Amino acid sequence: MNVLVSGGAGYIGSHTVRELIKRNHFVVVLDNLTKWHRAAVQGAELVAGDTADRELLRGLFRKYGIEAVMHFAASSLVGESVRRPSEYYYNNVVKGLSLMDAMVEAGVRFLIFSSTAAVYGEPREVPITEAHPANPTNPYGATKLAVEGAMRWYGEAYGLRYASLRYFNAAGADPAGDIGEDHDPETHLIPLVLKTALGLLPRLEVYGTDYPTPDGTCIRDYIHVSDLAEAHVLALEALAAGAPSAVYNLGNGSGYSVLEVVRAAEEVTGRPIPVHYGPRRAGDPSVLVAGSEKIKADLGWRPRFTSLGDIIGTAWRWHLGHPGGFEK
Ligand SMILES: NC(=O)c1ccc[n+]([C@@H]2O[C@H](COP(=O)([O-])OP(=O)(O)OC[C@H]3O[C@@H](n4cnc5c(N)ncnc54)[C@H](O)[C@@H]3O)[C@@H](O)[C@H]2O)c1
Ligand SMILES: O=c1ccn([C@@H]2O[C@H](COP(=O)(O)OP(=O)(O)O[C@H]3O[C@H](CO)[C@H](O)[C@H](O)[C@H]3O)[C@@H](O)[C@H]2O)c(=O)[nH]1
Repeated sequence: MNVLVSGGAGYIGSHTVRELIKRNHFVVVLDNLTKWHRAAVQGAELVAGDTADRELLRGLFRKYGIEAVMHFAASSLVGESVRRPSEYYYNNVVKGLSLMDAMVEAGVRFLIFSSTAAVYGEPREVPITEAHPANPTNPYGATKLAVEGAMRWYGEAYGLRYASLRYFNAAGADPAGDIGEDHDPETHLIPLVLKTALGLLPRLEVYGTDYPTPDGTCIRDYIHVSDLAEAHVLALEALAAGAPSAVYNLGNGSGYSVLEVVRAAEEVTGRPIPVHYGPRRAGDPSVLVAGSEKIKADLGWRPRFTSLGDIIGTAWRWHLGHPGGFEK
């Protein structure tokens, strides 16, 4: 298929572009200048532009005969969203709707959307299945849930067909070691832990030690970015083959605390990782662990990287080879 990937120069988008190309899809990446890395995109057309640019989208849809959109472009930091909700509603909701309107106008029917575990908020039970009520504890999760709601009604009214993929914590890097996670500023746990192992940071700040978990630190479900990428391609191919619109969780089904991640990274790297215990970060739920049985049953998705050590190992390979990230 001819696929437009918004945010395809970012972390998860670039890994998914690689997977799409492996499966012989034609890819156009649309990414604005906020966080992108040109070097992360290989084998695809790369267009610098914003998802809100209707004229640009109209032209790209026509020029490349686009049949589907994978929409990664978003603002996606929990803590930042609490401080700057306006930016999150604007980039994620307003621009998301604008992109969907452009799709409807051009007759592009298939949308794969990057949703998040943050739509659930503080869980009532774990593992969290898709049937769990959505009650976000931060603006980031609320904006993703708002787009999910819109997709549903666009489906009813305009025939849009979609898969909304609620990822838990994306981690790791392509095993080849040439693309990986490079955010500026970096806020995600595993890259920060590994930067500490490299000596680029003096210590890891642990956000909160008084959560209702066995060691008091937050528990998350880490899923390898290449497994996420594969799920996107499966979801797209299923939609194109006639599958109904769906919402899927994507995680490994195992939770690890912040301190367990630190210990696993010490084992992988063979280096000490000093920590400092700090206060909680606003908006963080205590435990997020996925039940991903639905996507396994419907699409036959199986994660290849199920061990935290293996996931961290691929990230370590990327960080060792690119301590400064992508060439700027
Ligand atoms: N990283 C995670 O653990 C995680 C978990 C759940 C969901 N998600 C979602 O997955 C998606 C990708 O996350 P990521 O970690 O790869 O993020 P990222 O910041 O690495 O990539 C996002 C890309 O989108 C681009 N972008 C942002 N707004 C844009 C706009 N309006 N127009 C064009 N380009 C724009 C940025 O330049 C960047 O290259 C996001 O939607 C995020 O909310 C991420
Ligand atoms: O320096 C740090 C960084 C993180 N953490 C902790 O480590 C855990 C993981 O934090 P990340 O920032 O790596 O990831 P989040 O769980 O906040 O969020 C990620 O996963 C979410 C879904 O679970 C969202 O989708 C979001 O896009 C994505 O950034 C959290 O408990 C956080 O408090 C620390 O203790 N110290």
